[in-house]
Amino acid sequence: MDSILVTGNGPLNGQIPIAGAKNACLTLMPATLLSEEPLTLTNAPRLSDIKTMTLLLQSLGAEVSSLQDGQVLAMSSHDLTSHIADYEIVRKMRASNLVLGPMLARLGQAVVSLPGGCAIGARPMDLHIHGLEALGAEIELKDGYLHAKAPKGLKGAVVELSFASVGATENIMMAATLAKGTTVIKNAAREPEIVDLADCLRKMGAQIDGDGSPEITIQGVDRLHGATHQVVTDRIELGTYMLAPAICGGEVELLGGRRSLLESFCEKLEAAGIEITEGNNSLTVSRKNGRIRAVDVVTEPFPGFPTDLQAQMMALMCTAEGTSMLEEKIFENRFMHAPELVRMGAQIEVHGGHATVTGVEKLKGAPVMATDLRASVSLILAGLAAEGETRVSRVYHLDRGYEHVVRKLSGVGAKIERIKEQ
Ligand SMILES: CC(=O)N[C@H]1[C@@H](OP(=O)(O)OP(=O)(O)OC[C@H]2O[C@@H](n3ccc(=O)[nH]c3=O)[C@H](O)[C@@H]2O)O[C@H](CO)[C@@H](O)[C@@H]1O
Ligand SMILES: C=C(OP(=O)(O)O)C(=O)O
Repeated sequence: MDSILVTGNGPLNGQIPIAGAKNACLTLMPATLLSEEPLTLTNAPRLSDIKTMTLLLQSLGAEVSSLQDGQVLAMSSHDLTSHIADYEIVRKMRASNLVLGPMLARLGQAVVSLPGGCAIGARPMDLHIHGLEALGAEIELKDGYLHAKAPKGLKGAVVELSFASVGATENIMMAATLAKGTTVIKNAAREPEIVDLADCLRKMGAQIDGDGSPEITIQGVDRLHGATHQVVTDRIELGTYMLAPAICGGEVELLGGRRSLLESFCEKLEAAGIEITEGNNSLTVSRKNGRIRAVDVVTEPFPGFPTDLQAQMMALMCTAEGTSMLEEKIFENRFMHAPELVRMGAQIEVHGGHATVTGVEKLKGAPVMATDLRASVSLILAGLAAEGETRVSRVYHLDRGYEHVVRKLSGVGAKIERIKEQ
């Protein structure tokens, strides 16, 4: 297994281009299953998760071609040959469950392996199931698979989510595009990836209103057609790289960055003493001399502080002046990076969903292990600011969500390399 070797070497300066969003692309790709006509996505990120979704769609009979070095995905679901999402693919990536709603709507049946729990939490699918059942689907769990059918087609309904789940909102929204009548999703997730999905579905002929608000209304149509859509900027990759100059000092321009994607995160960085300037199509982050201030963080659904930036923010707080409290409210087990940061000299105490971080002047490089995607990049950020060498192992987690991480960070002056395992 490859590892990443980082050596702390001072301020970072320059530009980093931000890719299209993993989490948007992973829901836009299954949308191809809703139509017989081609769907083309531009600005796709080059990630192992995208390859996994490609394999899953191909296993269902869809054609998926990766063009222009992976930045364009040309898909066609004209002839679907299967409605079974196999455990061997689904277990690799939870977002595989996003084929459920589209297959049910288009084919009237879907058999999708339950993904099971993962490192950051149990992540059940009850909200997806209840929402699709409200649209008339019959769903049962057999042999680890969800067997869903809607022999008479789906029918619009009011679905009230008890929690604003991103995945459940996406699955229900996609299914509702081809249902008969009107569907209203109450307490819907408001993440930018939901708005991006709705934009793409509208280009395909869907009638959707209210995306970005807690109430989304979908008027079902008989069929969707082909479209071309540009994947929205990855706000989590953006926030991650904004933290690089925040931790190391210097000034970095994040190309494609927009403040509206990350307002609550930007406010926390500013409270910590970081300067953020919005340009035409970029955000510039700079940290002048002196230590940053400790700030408290609570993760919440959008527009709150994103859980997917909590680990990286913790890395920043490790060297802040004072004590910060981080509260994780989305996933029950998302502090696995804390013991690894402690190996680098950080002072962190975890009690249930709370972590108390007391800033130290300097972290020290150490061998550390990535436990999940965002944990892995938080250790790289910490390593950039630490004295000496940090070797981050199990970087396959990183490959799920960060393209060309070595190229992007060395482009702004970081000392970072990938060590290939023989
Ligand atoms: C591919 C993708 O887009 N992944 C993102 C998506 O994941 P995902 O769509 O899985 O996240 P959800 O918003 O659904 O999950 C949030 C919380 O709701 C719970 N829950 C969810 C569904 C359900 O049926 N029952 C239930 O209890 C989950 O266990 C979790 O505790 O949103 C998360 C929250 O912003 C992000 O961290 C992930 O990066
Ligand atoms: C948790 C994440 O992804 P997923 O939902 O695909 O596991 C993430 O992107 O941080």
